Amino acid sequence: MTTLRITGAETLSSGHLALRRYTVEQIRRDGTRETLRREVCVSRRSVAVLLADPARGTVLLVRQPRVPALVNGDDPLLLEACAGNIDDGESPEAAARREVEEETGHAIARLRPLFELYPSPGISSERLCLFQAEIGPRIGQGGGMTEEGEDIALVEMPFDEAWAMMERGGIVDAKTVILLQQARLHGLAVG
Ligand SMILES: Nc1nc2c(ncn2[C@@H]2O[C@H](COP(=O)(O)OP(=O)(O)O[C@H]3O[C@H](CO)[C@@H](O)[C@H](O)[C@@H]3O)[C@@H](O)[C@H]2O)c(=O)[nH]1
Ligand SMILES: [Mg+2]
Repeated sequence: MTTLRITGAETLSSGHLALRRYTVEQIRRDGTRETLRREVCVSRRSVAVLLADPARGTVLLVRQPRVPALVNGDDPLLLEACAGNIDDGESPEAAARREVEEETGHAIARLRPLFELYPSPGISSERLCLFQAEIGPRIGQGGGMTEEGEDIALVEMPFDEAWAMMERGGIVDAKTVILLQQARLHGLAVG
């Protein structure tokens, strides 16, 4: 079996994101040793939440501008499930409730943890905790943190419409596609 051991690290950039270059000793399956250098975007854990209203058969998504899509020459306004980074000392469940309130203005009535994923394991250490939630009462304004430049619009639509949009390529955010597929398999209601 291949084994890896980190033997060194240097920080290349440490702004909003940290980019580090690691030196890694690899022992290959055939027993030979080699030294690798790998740049890694060192990320916090994060959460993503599919918010649904099972009685109405709808999902509540957020539409927000994403600069990486713009860099590719794509439409930067992506339709996504609510998501964000977990703060230091915060539980994934608390982060899910905080992000949903910040971005949509809603409380969560019921929350179900699904599973964790590495969304981009070749380049980022981010671990993403996925949740499905039933939407609760409106308790705030939503729209994201204005001081962080967030400008988030809420989009509620029937689940079937979101599904059809995804199949046409109109929902291109990976975590959102995975969450819609889970909801298709197991339904919109939470436990
Ligand atoms: N990328 C980036 N974002 C920045 C920067 N400076 C400020 N921000 C802002 O920091 C905020 C972070 O908001 P969150 O809600 O915590 O995260 P997110 O941007 O929604 O990202 C979530 O989804 C991503 C994948 O879709 C995840 O990769 C990410 O970890 C997180 O889960 C965003 O408004 C973003 O615009 C910067 O230099 N780079
Ligand atoms: Mg967010």
